[in-house]
Amino acid sequence: MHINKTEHLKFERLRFFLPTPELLLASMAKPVSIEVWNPSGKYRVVSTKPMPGTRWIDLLVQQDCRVEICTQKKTILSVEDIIALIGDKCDGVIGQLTEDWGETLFSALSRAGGRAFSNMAVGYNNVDVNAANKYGVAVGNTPGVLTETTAELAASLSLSAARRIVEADEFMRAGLYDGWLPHLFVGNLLRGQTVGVIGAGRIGSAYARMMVEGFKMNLIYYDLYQATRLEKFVTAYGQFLKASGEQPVTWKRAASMDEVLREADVISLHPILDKTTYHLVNKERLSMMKKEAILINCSRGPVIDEVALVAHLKENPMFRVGLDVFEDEPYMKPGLAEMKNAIVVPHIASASKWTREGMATLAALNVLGKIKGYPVWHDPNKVEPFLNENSLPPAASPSIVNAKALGLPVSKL
Ligand SMILES: NC(=O)C1=CN([C@@H]2O[C@H](COP(=O)(O)OP(=O)(O)OC[C@H]3O[C@@H](n4cnc5c(N)ncnc54)[C@H](O)[C@@H]3O)[C@@H](O)[C@H]2O)C=CC1
Ligand SMILES: O=C(O)C(=O)CO
Repeated sequence: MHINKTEHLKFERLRFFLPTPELLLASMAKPVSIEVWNPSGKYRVVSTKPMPGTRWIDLLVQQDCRVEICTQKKTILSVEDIIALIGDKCDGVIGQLTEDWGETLFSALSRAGGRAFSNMAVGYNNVDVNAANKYGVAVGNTPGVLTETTAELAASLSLSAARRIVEADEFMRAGLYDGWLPHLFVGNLLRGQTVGVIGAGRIGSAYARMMVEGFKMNLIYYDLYQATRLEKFVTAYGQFLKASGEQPVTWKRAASMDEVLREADVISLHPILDKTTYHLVNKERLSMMKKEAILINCSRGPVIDEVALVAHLKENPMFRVGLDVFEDEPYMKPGLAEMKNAIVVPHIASASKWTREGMATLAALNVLGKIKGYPVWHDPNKVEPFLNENSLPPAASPSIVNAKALGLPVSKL
C-alpha cells in the first residue's frame, strides 16, 4: 500500500503532551510536545525532530508504526528531553547529530524495548557506538544521499572565498560602491591552481571532481586509503583535455597531510571526526599553508583548532576560510565573526530539499528495517533504490554502522 501526501489526512493526527510517567516527571519542568501519526500502530517510533518530506512517515505508517515526532521549540534536545520522549515503550528512535547518544540514552532505549536507532546524518561522531553495541542497538546513518549536495556547498564556499563574494555583497549593500576600480575586491583565479582534499571519501571525491572538472584545477589528496576511482577520473579527464589541445589536469596522492597543506591553493577538509582527525589543522599546520591559501571545512568543526585559526586569519589577511561547521557548534570562537577573510554558514552543507528528504527516508528505513528484522543493505554507497519515490524500498536497512559488531545479516540483493 502506498500512501500519498493527501492520504495522510486519513491518519489521525494528534498534538498533545506525552502522558508517560517519565514524561510527567520531566514535564514538571518542561513539557515535551509531540505530534502523533497512526496512533494505533504496533511499533512505536520516535523522531526527535520534525524532518523534511512525508515519505518517511508514509513508509513507517505503512508498516504498522505509530510515529511520534517531537515538536518542542528547542533546537537542541537534552539527554533528559530524549529520555522523556523514549518513555517506557519505544521500538526505535530517529535522532539528530546535535544529540549526545551515549550510554544513558542507549540504556534508556534498551529498557523501553528498543533495538533501533538512526542518526539523520552520515556523520555519527555524536554516537557512542560501543555503548550501542553493549545494549544491542543498531546504529544507522545516511550516506550517499548527501554526497553531491555537501560537495556543492564546499565548492560554493571555495568560489565565494576565492572571489570574495560575501565581502563584496556587504560592501554593495552598505552603499559603498561608487564605481569600478582596478583593485576592487581582487581575488584568486582557480583555473590551473591546485586543489587539496583531506579525506577523499564519498564527499571529498565528489568535491575534487567538481573542482577539477569545473575549474581545471590540479588535484593533490591525502587519505588513509587510495581513491582509485577519483584518480582514474582525473587521469581520463586530463587525457581528454590534452586531446582537445588544452592544458591537462594532474593528480597526486600525497604521502602526508602536510604535503597537501604546503602545495595546495585551496584545501577542503572531508574526513570523519574521530580521535585521529581532532585538531588535524592546528597552529603548526596552518603555518605550513600558503599565505594566500583558502581553507574550507564542511566536515566537523573540531577537525580545525578554531582558536588557532582565528589567530592565523588575523595575522594573514590574504588567507581565507569558508566554514560550515564550528568547534563548539552553534557557537563561534571569539573573534571569528569579525574576520572579513572568513565566510561562515550554519551547518547547511546537506541542506537541499532532495537530500534532506532522502536523509529522513534513509534514517526511517534504518530503524524500520531493524524493527522488522530485515537484513542490512549490502552496499551503503548505493542507496538509490531506497530513494525512488515511485517504488517500494527494498526490505533492508540502508546503512547500519555496527551491523558487523551485532552480527546482523546482510542483504543478498
Ligand atoms: N557539513 C555537513 O553538513 C556535512 C558533514 N559531513 C561530514 O563529512 C564526513 C565525511 O562524509 P563521507 O564523505 O560521506 O564519509 P566517507 O567515509 O566516505 O569519507 C571519509 C574519508 O575520510 C578518510 N579519513 C578518515 N580518517 C582520516 C585521517 N586521519 N586522515 C585523512 N583521511 C581520513 C576516510 O578514509 C574516508 O575516505 C562525515 O563523517 C561528516 O562528519 C557529511 C555530510 C554533511
Ligand atoms: O550528515 C551529516 O553528517 C551532517 O553533518 C548533516 O548533513
